[in-house]
Amino acid sequence: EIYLKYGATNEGKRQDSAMQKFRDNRLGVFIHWGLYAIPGGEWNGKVYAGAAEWLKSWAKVPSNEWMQLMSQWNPTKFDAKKWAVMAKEMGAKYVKITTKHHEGFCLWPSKYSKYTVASTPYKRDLLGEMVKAYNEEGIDVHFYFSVMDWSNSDYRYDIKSQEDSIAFSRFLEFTDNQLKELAARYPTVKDFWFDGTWDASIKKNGWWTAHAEQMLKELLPGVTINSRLRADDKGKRHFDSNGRLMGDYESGYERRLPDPVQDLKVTQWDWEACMTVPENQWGYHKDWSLSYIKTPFEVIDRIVHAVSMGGNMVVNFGPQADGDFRPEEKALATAIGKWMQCYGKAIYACDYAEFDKQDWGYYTRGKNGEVYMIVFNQPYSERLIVKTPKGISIEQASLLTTNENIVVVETTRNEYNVSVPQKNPGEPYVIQLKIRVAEGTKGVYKDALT
Ligand SMILES: COc1ccc([C@@H]2N[C@@H](C)[C@@H](O)[C@H]2O)cc1
Repeated sequence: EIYLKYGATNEGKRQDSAMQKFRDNRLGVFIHWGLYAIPGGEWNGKVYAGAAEWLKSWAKVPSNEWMQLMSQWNPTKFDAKKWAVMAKEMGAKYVKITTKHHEGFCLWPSKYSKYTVASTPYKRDLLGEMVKAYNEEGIDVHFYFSVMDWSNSDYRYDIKSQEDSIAFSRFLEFTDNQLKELAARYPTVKDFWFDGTWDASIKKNGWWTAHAEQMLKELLPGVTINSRLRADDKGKRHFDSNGRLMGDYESGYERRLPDPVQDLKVTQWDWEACMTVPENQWGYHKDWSLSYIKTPFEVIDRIVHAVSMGGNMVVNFGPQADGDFRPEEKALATAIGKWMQCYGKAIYACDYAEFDKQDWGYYTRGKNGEVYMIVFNQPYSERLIVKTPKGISIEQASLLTTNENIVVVETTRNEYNVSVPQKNPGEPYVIQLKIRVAEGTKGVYKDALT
C-alpha cells in the first residue's frame, strides 16, 4: 500500500441510487457538437480523413482563425425537442453532451470565456435547451467536458517553468469556474465525463483532479464522475498507484471493448464504453464514404457486448452545423430503437451473468435472476451450447418476444443444448432462461429467486 493523498476515494462499486440509475440506464447517446461541425473535416479545399472534431489540429489552424467560425454558427434547424424524441425513440436512457470540446467553444453562455454561443449569430443557450428537452423526455443528461482547451492561452501541455506554473494555475481556476457555472446553471446534470486530461500538466496536478471530483460531488450530490478525470499523487491515471479505480466508473473503452474471455476483470467495477459509427469520427464529417459505417446490428452487437460484461455503452452522433442530423444517423437511431423495443428487457438494468461466453452471442442477467441469451450467430447445428456455472441448472427456456417454449436438453453436467426458435427471427434475438440455484451456491446467484 502506497500512501496517497489524491488516490481512489471509494472501494468497490457505488451502491447508492444515483449510481444504480447510471448502471441501469445501460444505453446512452453521445452528442459531439461544436464549431468543427461547420467545416465538417474540410479546410481550405482539403478534406482530412482524421476525426473531424480535431480538424483544427490536422489543418494546423491558429486558434484566432479557428474561432472566427463562431460568426458562422447559426444552427437554424436546431430543435431540442426533436433531438430528445430521437434519443427516446432509440431507447437511450441518457445523453452525454459536449459542453466544451478541445476547441474551447462553449455550448452554454459561459461568463468566463468569450468563445460561447452568446457571441454567435445564434445567441441561445443551446445546452440549456437540450438539458430541458432531454429531461422532459425522461432522459438523464451527462456533461462531456474537455479540460484541455486550445482557445485558452493559459493552457499548458507540460509545466516546465515558473511561468508555466503560474499560467496553469490561472487555467485551473478558470476551469473550476466553468465547472461551478455548469453545476449551478444545470443542476439536473447527473454526470461529468472529462476528456483532454492526458497531458503532463494534468498528471503533475493530480491534486486538482481530486479537488474537481470532490467539488462537483459537493455541489451535486449523487453526481457521477468518470475515471478519465483522475490522476493520483504520482500522475497515475484511471487506476491509482495502489490499483484502485478512481472516479465512479472506468472510462477507458473508447472505440474498443474488453474481451469477453480475457478481460473479465472489468466485471468487478462499473465501466462505460463509447463508440463511433464510422471508424473514428465524433464530430460531423461531411464525407462518410472515407470510413466504414457500422450497420445497426454491428452497433447493437457492441451495446450487448458491453452490457454482458457489466458495462454501459454510449453511441455517438455528430449533428450537422445546421442543427439537424444526417439521414444515416436518424436511420440508425430508428433501427436501434426498434430492436430495443423488442429486446430491451435483456439490456436495461441487466448485468454480467457469470456464464462462460459462447460463440452464438452474449448472456445478460436481469434483476430477478433471470438469464438472457442474446443470439447473434445462430449455428447450423441449430443447438445453442450453454455451460452453466457450478450449482446452476436450467429449468426452462422461452423466446422473449413470443414466450414460445424452447427445448433444452442436458448433454452432460452443467452443459445443455438449447434449441433455436422454430421460426428464424431473422435478427439478433433473445432466449430467456429460468435457472435453478442449488443450495449453498456461491457468487451472485445466492440471492437469485428460483
Ligand atoms: C489523442 O487521441 C484522442 C482521441 C480521441 C479524443 C476525443 N475523445 C473522444 C470521446 C472524442 O471527444 C475525441 O475527440 C481525444 C484524443
